[in-house]
Amino acid sequence: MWADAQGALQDLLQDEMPLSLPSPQKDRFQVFQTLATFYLRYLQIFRGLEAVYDQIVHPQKRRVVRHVLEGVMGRLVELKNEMVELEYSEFHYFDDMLQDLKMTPEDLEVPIPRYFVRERIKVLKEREKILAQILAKTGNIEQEPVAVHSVTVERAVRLLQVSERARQGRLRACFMKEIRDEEWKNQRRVIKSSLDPNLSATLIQKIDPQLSTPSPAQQQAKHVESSRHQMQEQHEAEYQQALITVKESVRLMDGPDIKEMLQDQIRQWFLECRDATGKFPDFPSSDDGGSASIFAQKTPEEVAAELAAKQQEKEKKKNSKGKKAKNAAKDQKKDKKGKTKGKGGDADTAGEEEGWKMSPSNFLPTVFEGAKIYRAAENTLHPLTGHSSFRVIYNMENSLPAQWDGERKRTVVRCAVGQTEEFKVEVGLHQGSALSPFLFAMVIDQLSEEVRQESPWTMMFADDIVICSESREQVEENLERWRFALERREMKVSRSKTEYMCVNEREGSGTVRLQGEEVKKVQEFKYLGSTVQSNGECGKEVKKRVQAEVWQARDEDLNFHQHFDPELVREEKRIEVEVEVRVQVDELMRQELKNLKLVVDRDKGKKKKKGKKANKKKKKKAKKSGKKKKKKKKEKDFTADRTIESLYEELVLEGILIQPKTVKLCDYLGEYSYLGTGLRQADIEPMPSLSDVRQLIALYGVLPLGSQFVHERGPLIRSLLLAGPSGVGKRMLLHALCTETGANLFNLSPANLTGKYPGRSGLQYLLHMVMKKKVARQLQPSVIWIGDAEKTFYKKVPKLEKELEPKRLKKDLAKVVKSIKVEDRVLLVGTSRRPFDADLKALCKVYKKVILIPRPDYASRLNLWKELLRVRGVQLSPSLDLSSLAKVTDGYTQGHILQAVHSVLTSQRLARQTKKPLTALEFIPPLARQDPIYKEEEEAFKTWYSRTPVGKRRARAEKAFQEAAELKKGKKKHGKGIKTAAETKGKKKKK
Ligand SMILES: Nc1ncnc2c1ncn2[C@@H]1O[C@H](COP(=O)(O)OP(=O)(O)OP(=O)(O)O)[C@@H](O)[C@H]1O
Repeated sequence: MWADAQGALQDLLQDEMPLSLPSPQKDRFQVFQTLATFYLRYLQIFRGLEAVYDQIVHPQKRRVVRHVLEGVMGRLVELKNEMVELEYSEFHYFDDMLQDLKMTPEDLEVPIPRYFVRERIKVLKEREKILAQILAKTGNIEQEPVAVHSVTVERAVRLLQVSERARQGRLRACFMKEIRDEEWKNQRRVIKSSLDPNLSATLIQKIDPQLSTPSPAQQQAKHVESSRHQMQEQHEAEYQQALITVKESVRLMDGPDIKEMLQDQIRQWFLECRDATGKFPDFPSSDDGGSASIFAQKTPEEVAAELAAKQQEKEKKKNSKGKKAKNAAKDQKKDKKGKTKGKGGDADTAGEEEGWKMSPSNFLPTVFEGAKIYRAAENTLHPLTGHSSFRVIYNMENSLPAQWDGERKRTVVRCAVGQTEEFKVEVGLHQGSALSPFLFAMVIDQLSEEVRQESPWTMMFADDIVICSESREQVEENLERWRFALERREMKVSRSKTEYMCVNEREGSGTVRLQGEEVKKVQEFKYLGSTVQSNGECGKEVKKRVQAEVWQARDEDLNFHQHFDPELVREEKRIEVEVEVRVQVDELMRQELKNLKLVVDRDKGKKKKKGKKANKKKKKKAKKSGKKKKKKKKEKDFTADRTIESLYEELVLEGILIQPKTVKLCDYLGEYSYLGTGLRQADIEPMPSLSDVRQLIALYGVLPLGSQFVHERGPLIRSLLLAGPSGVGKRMLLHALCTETGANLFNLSPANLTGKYPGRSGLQYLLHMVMKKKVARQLQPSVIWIGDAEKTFYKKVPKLEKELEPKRLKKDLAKVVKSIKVEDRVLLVGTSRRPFDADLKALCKVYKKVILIPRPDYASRLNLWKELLRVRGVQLSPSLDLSSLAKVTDGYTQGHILQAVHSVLTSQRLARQTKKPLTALEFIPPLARQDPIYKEEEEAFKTWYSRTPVGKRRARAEKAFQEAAELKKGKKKHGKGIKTAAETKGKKKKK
């Protein structure tokens, strides 16, 4: 699955990042097709990787998968955003494309990574427990906020009478039930006293089969799943432990060698620079990366050239500072002009050339890197051996030693060999090959006597570097010679259990074969699929690459249980240690350079003054920024002396922080609409389906709230407004959002705030507690819910509600939303049944994204009926005509249907269904007692939505397209404007 997903990703990346820059697209339909295809392909990859991440137990592999997974998630959100910007609509329809890609509507579902909750399960459970404890202490059981409606006195009296009669009825029913239970017990007592096996069997058979436990297969699957998760945890713990111990051991064993090597390298650089330029170089400051930055540069001349260039630049900057201010002012003016020109409603004219271009992505680099980490060269597995026994990084400053001049060339060969001695290494060498002595010595050293005896000594495969061999005798002979040679040259061979590092100036000539091809002189060569330029990079880059590109074709014969790979940990830790050591070495070498300069160049170091100046500047800057900070810090911290726990408790007690109901997003039933594209082609804006709504919640809510990475880099969504008639599941979606991400739920609905935290200061205090720095942020992710969102922005507050102060939050809400930063996984969710009662401008200022939730269509209703009845244990039979039920409930919402189901399916009715099957007719009376959504209300929603900023933009764009189309018709065939999607499609159809 991993390989498949990565393969698909690889293909997709090739299309996403073509070698040549694509020219701007002019056909909107084409653009949408491209985006949608990418979106769908990413979606499939996402699904695959999510499953892989759940299944794999290898801790390092999991990290690689997670990396790509997050990148893919982010890219998905990004692409959705692109489509929204292009089409001016939150909803997109892919039905025609699904066919082309051989996908089903189910494939459109946005998967929700299980790790969002699973990896935080302990914290969440703990929090749940605390919440329950706090509530238990006060006996404050979670209360649904009561919607306040005004009623007449007569109606109120009637309501009271009805509920009183209902109470009496319930009591009576209880009483009757007790009597019946008693009778039943008596009967059983009689049966028990005469235990007849036949009777017992009949009794057992009578038990409702639907109450049976999960099937053995299901139980087994559950068991496997839980043991897998256990293993994941265990391996992760081992890995975490290894990160500490291995680093310690690397520091102890290799630290001194690394130090020496670095010192040698740097010293060499001093000398080279002096040879080339006549004086010692300046040591790069630690801000510039210290000595690590040296080795990115190539020759001393280049260093000098670069330094000179820098100097020049500095001078230029100084000169141009004065001019800059003027230029900036000019630029601004230009920008403004440009903007006003482009305001014709066409967002596609970004850049000089007309047309659409993909906006730069924040996630593609991550995805790309992830794909690279996974991928390895096709030839990593050697065709002869079928496995790669060990890896070699081979690095030269200039070239591989075809013609080796023997001077100032440095070879760093590192060879990591498998831990155990059971590995098969087929060793061989080519006389005179520069690699051989190193590798040979290492390999031989590593092999046990036994293996040595058995080894065929014919060839050596070091990943894709193949060195040809000779006879065994020759190998033995050469080995002795090289051993001697190594000793004689006082070669440094630092070794630990599994790694070797040889550093030496050496000479040699020979043939190196890369992937079977004879290469005489190699300037660059392929290493594990990527080109390594032999320019002396021996720092992070190369090592990273080794760690990186090792997954695709890894030989894991010896790792059946999928424990972590210590080799990779070593690689990683070695780099860390090297960085640490480098800091120390730099200090030493700085001193050494100073001394050298003193002695050789007689330089007394004029730099000090510069340093002082720089310091002064820094101090000044610090002072300035300090002042600024102080100014900003004026805001009061109302709760400085309180702990998060106590704030949490207070919020729970006040009913602000509530326990979300456990519902999953997939429980929000709703079918896909197959007509979307067709309707749009006919210029009719289709009503979105419930499945579209579900996807939007996943994309806008769940993914960014669940993943910090996606939230930080993706399009920032701070607030969502779910608008729709009563009962379409707005609150359900809200709870699902919290369940899927393990988010805290804060209820700041006007009804819930009534009488709490009175006055302006009270409100400030509350918002401070919830938002500014406090609970919602520190215990993120968090969802801040504002039910009846329209009330905050009432155009006119109804008389009866005046006391409830529904507009209390109005002033602060915009500030609250603004204060949500990219790093805060906090989302403001408003739900509204009557958004048209609000001042549209103010409402849309706070809620930037509006999701209009429609009433369910036929397919969704049919599905809803089926599921609701099935879950409650109804035996579906032909007498229960669900199709008719779905048909007649057109206009009813899920809430209505649920209500009807509740009132019909009493426990008695369910018990009697075997004798008297349920019929569709029984559901009609409770439905008839409820008011469906009338056309006027639906129209009101539509009209309201068309007045929101997105709606307006869409209308404007459509008008522009129509005008353009008409113009084109007028100009006949020669027009070159942007085609509408409908137009192009229409043409295609005609063809
Ligand atoms: N798509 C759905 N699938 C299954 N159940 C649903 C669906 N939509 C709503 N429900 C159920 O219908 C009931 C009403 O939904 P909910 O309270 O979320 O609606 P609402 O839009 O918030 O209503 P209101 O505006 O009146 O508060 C809930 O019990 C919910 O579980």
